[in-house]
Amino acid sequence: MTSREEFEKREESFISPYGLPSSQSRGRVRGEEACPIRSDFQRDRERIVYCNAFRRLKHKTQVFLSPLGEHYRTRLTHTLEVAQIARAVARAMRLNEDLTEAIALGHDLGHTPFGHSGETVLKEIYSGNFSHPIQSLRVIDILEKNGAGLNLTLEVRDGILKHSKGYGTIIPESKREKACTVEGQVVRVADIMAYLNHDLDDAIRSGVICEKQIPERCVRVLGNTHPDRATTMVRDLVYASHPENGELKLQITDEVHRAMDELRNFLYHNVYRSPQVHNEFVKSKKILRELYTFFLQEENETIFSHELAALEMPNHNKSRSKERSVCDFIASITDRYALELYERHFFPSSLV
Ligand SMILES: Nc1nc2c(ncn2[C@H]2C[C@H](O)[C@@H](COP(=O)(O)OP(=O)(O)OP(=O)(O)O)O2)c(=O)[nH]1
Repeated sequence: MTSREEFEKREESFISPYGLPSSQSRGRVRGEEACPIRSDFQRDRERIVYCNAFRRLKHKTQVFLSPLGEHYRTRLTHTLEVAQIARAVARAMRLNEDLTEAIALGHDLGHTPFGHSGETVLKEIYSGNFSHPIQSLRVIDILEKNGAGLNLTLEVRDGILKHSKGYGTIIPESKREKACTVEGQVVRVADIMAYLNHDLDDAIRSGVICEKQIPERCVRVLGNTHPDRATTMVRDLVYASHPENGELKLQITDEVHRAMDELRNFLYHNVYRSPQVHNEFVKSKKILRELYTFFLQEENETIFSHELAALEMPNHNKSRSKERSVCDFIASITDRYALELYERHFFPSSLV
């Protein structure tokens, strides 16, 4: 018996009936020989951590543009905080921690530079559909490894695709919106728990809001500090979730749900749409629009091919239009790379 098979046996005896042991994965799109040491979900987690798009998250904005200060979250630290919360929940509920962690680490791989402004630009300018969860899937299926993709398991791909809720329900009812594993559903909730907490923290740090402005209900129900709030949310999810009709139904109590909704509303109105955050986003949208148009132009084809090669990304071909390729490229670059490209191609004299 291999060491992986021994591990899988242990997992089967340990994981709750609602979790997914690695041995029951539906597998990969392209079949592969099993590893003698690691389970499929452990391999997926490692493929994500070693991929180029994961490393680029360190220079992508979450909410506050990264050059502003040393301690603001980036997409990478947001991802790590989501993974931390999701793993804690998975452990407490005896779910598959490796699967949960792989989904959490991969969920934002498709995020654009400059936070939501990048996504807004691509939604406006690209003639197809753009959304970051679908882009995360493109990264792992197509764009990584120069077009070969990472060939991840179906459950990890599904969890990544279904993580996003925007302004929608925290815990969805419809099957269409729900991840097919409880582990995937946990990541969706851990994501909002992470960002409500860290965006509040960063917003206070930046001076965009002060503690006194936090709605009274949020302080009373969730707590007064970052660790208190995180603990309340995680504990509430773990204890309120329960089996129903043979499935584990994730749940948050009404009181905590209302407080989380109120906190999200508060952040949207007082932070994400504040002039300080919004004005920076207006500038970054202009940069991305101009880069998009520049790379689409026929006369810049050679430059574009070089840029794709530098990023180890596939070029356009019969099945992928030039526009699709430019959209993938703009979505992939980091904030600082976008600024550098802009300077290089629009203000070359300033570099001399
Ligand atoms: N500046 C700014 N930030 C936003 C806006 N909408 C959302 N955010 C920030 C708040 C959170 O840090 C993060 C959450 O993004 P979404 O609302 O798209 O949620 P989603 O469930 O897709 O989470 P994800 O971005 O994938 O972690 O993005 C916006 O309109 N402006």
